[in-house]
Amino acid sequence: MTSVPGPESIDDLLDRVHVVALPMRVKFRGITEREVALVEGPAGWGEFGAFPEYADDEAAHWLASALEMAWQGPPPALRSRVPVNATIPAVAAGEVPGILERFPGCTTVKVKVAEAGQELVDDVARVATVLQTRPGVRVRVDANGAWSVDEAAHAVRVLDQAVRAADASRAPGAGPVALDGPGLEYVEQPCATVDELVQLRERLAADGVRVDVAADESIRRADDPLRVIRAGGADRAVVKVAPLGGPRRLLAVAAELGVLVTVSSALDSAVGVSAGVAAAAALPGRGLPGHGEIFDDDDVANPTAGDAAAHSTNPAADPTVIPAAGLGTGGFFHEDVVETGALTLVDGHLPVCSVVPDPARLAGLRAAPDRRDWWLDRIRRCHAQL
Ligand SMILES: O=C(O)CCC(=O)C1=CC=C[C@@H](O)[C@@H]1C(=O)O
Ligand SMILES: [Mg+2]
Repeated sequence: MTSVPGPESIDDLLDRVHVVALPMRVKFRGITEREVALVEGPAGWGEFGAFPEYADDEAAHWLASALEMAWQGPPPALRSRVPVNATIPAVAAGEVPGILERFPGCTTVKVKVAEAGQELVDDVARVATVLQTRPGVRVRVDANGAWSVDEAAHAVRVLDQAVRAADASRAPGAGPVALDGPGLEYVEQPCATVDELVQLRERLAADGVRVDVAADESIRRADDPLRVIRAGGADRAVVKVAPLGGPRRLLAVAAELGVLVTVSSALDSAVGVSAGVAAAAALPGRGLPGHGEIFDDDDVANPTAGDAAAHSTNPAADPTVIPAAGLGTGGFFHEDVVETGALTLVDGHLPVCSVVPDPARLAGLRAAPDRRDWWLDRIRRCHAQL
């Protein structure tokens, strides 16, 4: 990594680190407070937020991503805002409308399913409530690898039918469930292993269930992020900046994958989210099946917020569609590191802009001294692996 711009020394890096703890409004991924280490570099801010249980060799990729953003800045943008999906944690159906309010204008909704201790009926209720609250939205579900092949084959069929049924019930006189209408957009990481995903895709095809399978953990936690697609385990890919080692690596992986990719996040602060937005903004568009998001000319030509001049927009670039990105989880925090409004969802989109944390918030959200020490030690160890 010697040719890549970065800190002069580990001490130089550690001097630039701010460790924050962001309290959450809603439990997500089993946590109610998210700690991340933010790094101020010459090109901007980077975020190192590898989940605490990740070993150093895996966490080192996340550090590489933080250093890339802080010392190189974002890659050139092709568009000035990116479409974002609403994210519904594995909450009771009654909580869904309140959570959706935090995602104004989002026309795609990702629903967490297969939560330990819950049943398929809970997932169906959550999905049905999404469609009652926002009729016509596109729905994708994320099982985080929790289902066996049998469970997934059954659950995907049932959830797909639930979406089609909600769709049919909206159209006056539509009659029976419209099998050709839009069902689930995709199921994200239904099973844990690549072999299971391959089997599931074969099973879905044999059963006539036309729902795409998207790989998440099989890409972000794999030694070879291309394997799952090459093996026939997924139709689509979910890609995250930090686990892949930065926005430029994400773009290279996405190009090699050759399938539709959804850029998603890792319960990031606004700094981490801005890296995801930068990657999504630099992603060449591909045609989307069904009712995908279409960019207006405006999206391409006119940066809308913040220091957009820092990003070179290219009006001649492909202005077509990308899948809605999983970058909207900022609303899960009571407070973030940037001023309110600095990176806010407008009409279902996030603006492409550089974010600079507010010093008062960095101070107010500062993690406890022992936690800061824990993160600094971890950065030291991970840096030694780069
Ligand atoms: O993709 C989204 O809509 C939001 C991000 C998201 O779902 C995730 C963020 C962090 C950890 C993961 O468990 C989870 C995911 O599995 O995609
Ligand atoms: Mg996922």
